[in-house]
Amino acid sequence: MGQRTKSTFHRTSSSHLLQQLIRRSQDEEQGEGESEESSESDTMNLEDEFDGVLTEETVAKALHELGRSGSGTEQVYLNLTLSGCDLTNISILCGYVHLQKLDLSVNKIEDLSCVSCMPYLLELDASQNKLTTFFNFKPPKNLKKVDFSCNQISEMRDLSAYHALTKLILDNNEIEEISGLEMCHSLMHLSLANNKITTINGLNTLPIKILCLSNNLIEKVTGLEDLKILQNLDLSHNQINSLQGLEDHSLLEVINLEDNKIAELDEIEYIENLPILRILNLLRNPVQEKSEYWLFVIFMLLRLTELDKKKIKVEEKVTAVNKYDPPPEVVAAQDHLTHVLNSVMQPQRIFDSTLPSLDAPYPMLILAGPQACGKRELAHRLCRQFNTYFRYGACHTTRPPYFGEGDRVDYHFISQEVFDEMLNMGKFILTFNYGSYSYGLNRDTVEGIARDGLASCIHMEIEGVRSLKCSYFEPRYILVIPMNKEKYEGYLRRKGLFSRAEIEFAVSRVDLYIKINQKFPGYFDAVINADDLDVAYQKLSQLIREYLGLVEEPAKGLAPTVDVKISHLKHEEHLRKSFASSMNDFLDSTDRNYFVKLWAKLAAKKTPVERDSLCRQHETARQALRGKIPSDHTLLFQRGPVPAPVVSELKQGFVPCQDYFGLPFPQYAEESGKDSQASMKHSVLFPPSLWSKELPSQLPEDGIYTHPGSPVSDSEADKALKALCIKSSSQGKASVQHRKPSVMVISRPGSNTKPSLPPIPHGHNRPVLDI
Ligand SMILES: Nc1ncnc2c1ncn2[C@@H]1O[C@H](COP(=O)(O)OP(=O)(O)OP(=O)(O)O)[C@@H](O)[C@H]1O
Repeated sequence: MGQRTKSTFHRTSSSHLLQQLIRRSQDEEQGEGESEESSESDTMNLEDEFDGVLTEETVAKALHELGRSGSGTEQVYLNLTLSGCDLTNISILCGYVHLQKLDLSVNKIEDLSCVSCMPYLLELDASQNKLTTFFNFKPPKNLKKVDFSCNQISEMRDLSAYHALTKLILDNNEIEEISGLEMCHSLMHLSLANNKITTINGLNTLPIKILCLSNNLIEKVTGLEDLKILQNLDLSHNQINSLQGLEDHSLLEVINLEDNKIAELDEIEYIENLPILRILNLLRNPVQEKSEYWLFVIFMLLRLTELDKKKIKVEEKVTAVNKYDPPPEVVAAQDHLTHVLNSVMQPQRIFDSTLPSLDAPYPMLILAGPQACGKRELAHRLCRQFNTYFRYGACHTTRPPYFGEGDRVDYHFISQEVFDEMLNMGKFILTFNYGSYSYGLNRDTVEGIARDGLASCIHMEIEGVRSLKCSYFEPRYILVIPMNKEKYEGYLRRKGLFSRAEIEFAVSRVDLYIKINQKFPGYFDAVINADDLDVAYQKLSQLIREYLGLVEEPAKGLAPTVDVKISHLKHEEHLRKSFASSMNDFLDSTDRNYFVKLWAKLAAKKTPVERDSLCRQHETARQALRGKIPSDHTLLFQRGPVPAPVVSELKQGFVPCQDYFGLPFPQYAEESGKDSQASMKHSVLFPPSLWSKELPSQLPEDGIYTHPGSPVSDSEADKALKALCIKSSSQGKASVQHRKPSVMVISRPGSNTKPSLPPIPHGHNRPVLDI
């Protein structure tokens, strides 16, 4: 009763709508009571009797989704679901003209001609039936989605009339060739999985976004060229051995190529430029067995989020990048790590270049810049002019010498085997490959120069700089850069040593250097334009002279970093002077509480004026102590009388001083911590026995020494100290002034590097310490 009512309702006009609905609900209520008893026997009967012919009762039960008809004039049921009803004959559906969604899946239907009567049909699911042809009905004008999967269709037919089709599923049929779709201008989703397709064709310029051709017999990715908006491609379970053909699909997000025959990692190059590829499946391809497969694919396709059905972790991406294209910082860190590890494996020894003191790094000057920009020539000239300060640090290289180059003069020219052996023995501080040759800065080169009390001057490319910056060395870096690239290129060409590619490479690195200098202010301490080598040398020489304190005025026209450096030096100088003068008044203690104790001792004897004076001096000294400590490089490179660090045991303080030749000492030596004291102690050039000769047998009672000109001159202590100083200075040039002399002056220009060099006497060859 209810089924009939519903089907009748569908066919009749909406004028009976209300009445029909009331009756339908009454029927259903009645039915509830009866159903329990009768349902079992009904089912039995149906099973026995059912001949596969669709009845109105069945239809009535399966109708749902009440809504406005396609014509817009009636209220009708829009959807009919008859899935799994064992139907063979659905001809009755001819009368259901308003249907918009029809699900006939899992039946035994062979004929769909009734669909011709459904002009408003939008979706048709006829999957899992017994269709041998498809679309053998008059095309509903707006039919959008059709599923004919799991039938026995062996041939596609012309679908020109189905303009509105957006989704067509033809999986699990027997189709051998894709055809008839040319006019489906709306088709966005096409699935032909599990067919017998050998070649992809017939897709032309369709707007397909999702294409599934899995489980076919396809060997090549062809025929997709015009599918410009393809987003999701499933070609799994085919015979494909190359990714060629996918390279231009810039909107591809998902590629499934599981179970194919892709064997080479190079194939990934075809899809490496797909900008939004997120998911790739290459499971069960021979390429998976390659040892580098996972990281390589991740590296090539960094935008992937999922590979072979596994989410890609950020760490894996980082590892992949570090492996195949490490950023310069990683290269430098790896280089540094290699040399540290290799050197740790060797017998240990104490290095001259690591020992100066805690806060005084071994002095190095690095000239950095692109190949043949003139930095090597500049380094040589500099070392000739300032030979008491610098020595040229020749690197080792595997490249053969150019005409006129001297072994050990420009480089140590060695074979690759020797280079590798040195590397494994931990001999290098840094290494770098340029072109096909290796370059390395040998630790012994630096050590040899350090041992002679000189600073190392070395030229290198930026890669060497980066690696060196990982080490404990704290060189000054000067960028030597040819600003005029044409001139530089011409110069390289005229040299006749380099190939066109080498020249292009060298010139291209000019911008790299400029960029680094701009991006990281302070990365280089100074910049020198290398367009004219003589001018460049003038600037470099002036810069170094200023840096060493050999000239008063700052260089004009140098890079800003230079000026900054100079003003910094002047500031340090000022601090040093004020500190020194105050220190000359307060003597002989590094004890933190010294001033407190001193004050307590002296206060009783002083007049108020004296006390105030002492107080002011005390404060000045404190301020100086709190102020910036002059850089060790400044001390290191200081010309003329330069204070050597205090030689003291603990509690040793500042002393009034004259220099080694009896000149008034202009600087100060300042140390506060134990470590510093220890390191300073190491810096002495005179043996302790010399000190003992000069020491008074007894300290003045209050233990204070003072400079002869010190304003604190009236105390007993001052007097005693003054007496001691006069006595000491009169004892000859080489004498030092008090029981534990704290300051001395090195008069040889280059020898002022000594204070921060190791404690081992000048010129000695030290044995290697096995630890
Ligand atoms: N240990 C090193 N670390 C980093 N770079 C280095 C090292 N030794 C040499 N270089 C640099 O490698 C580059 C190639 O060196 P090469 O000697 O072949 O060139 P060049 O024509 O002599 O250049 P230049 O005159 O600038 O030294 C040069 O820029 C050089 O400064």
